[in-house]
Amino acid sequence: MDRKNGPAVSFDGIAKSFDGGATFAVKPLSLEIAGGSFVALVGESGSGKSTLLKMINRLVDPSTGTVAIAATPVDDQTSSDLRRHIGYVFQNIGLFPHMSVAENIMIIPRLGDGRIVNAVPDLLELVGLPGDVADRLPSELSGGQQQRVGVARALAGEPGLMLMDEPFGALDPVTRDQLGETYRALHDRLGLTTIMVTHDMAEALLIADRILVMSEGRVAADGTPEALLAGEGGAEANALIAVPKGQMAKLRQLEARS
Ligand SMILES: Nc1ncnc2c1ncn2[C@@H]1O[C@H](COP(=O)(O)OP(=O)(O)OP(=O)(O)O)[C@@H](O)[C@H]1O
Repeated sequence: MDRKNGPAVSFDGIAKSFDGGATFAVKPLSLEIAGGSFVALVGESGSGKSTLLKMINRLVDPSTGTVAIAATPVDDQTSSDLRRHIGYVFQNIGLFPHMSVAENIMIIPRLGDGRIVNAVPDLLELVGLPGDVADRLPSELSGGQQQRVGVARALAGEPGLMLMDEPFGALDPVTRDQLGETYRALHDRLGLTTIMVTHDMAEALLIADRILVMSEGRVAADGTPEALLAGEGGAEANALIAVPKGQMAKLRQLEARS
């Protein structure tokens, strides 16, 4: 698969209310995401992370404002055309249970020109799966392997932009860590733009170039992992970072005692 130059994504005055304007899941915001960057959206449950993400691939229509990908507004094209160029991975990816792994991966490009048929082995290799899983059913794979197939399926349409909503949230910590590392390497190798929602600040700090901390529908902090770790993100960011920092300090104490 060729290296892409992932597109920039811009939000211009974007906001979303699900109740006719009484409350806002996402309050008006404007920001630019650079092409090729890896951005994590972090924040408490209900802070608006998924809503913001879903306004990019039009799973949610904004109440006001515009989202543009590579300077083209997303509502200039049909949602199916738009989604063909965007990879989307979410928790418990939902593979089709009666189809083999290869068929599950091929389902997306079948919308297009079918070129991908030959690429199944390449896609499996990219996501760190052995070629012999191609003929298995999803039920014959572990949860981590199924999520890897989900990533392969999302990459099958050769997108420049990947949207990920808690992609590794349901996995055990070791698998989660491994898959995060595999995916970050893929992001770099393919030159993707990735926007990933996660609850886990430690995961965001380790994987992303830039972290947007969301709180009550606003972006409360916006910075690099280094800047947020240095305490430059303000109260909301510091509260989220205090959790992994506190755990690390306790582990160090335990280690020193043993
Ligand atoms: N389809 C919907 N209809 C009505 N309200 C919604 C809908 N989707 C989200 N909301 C509300 O919008 C707010 C933000 O939800 P959102 O899913 O974006 O938060 P989140 O930060 O992704 O949360 P979580 O981490 O729990 O997934 C919440 O109050 C939620 O109840």
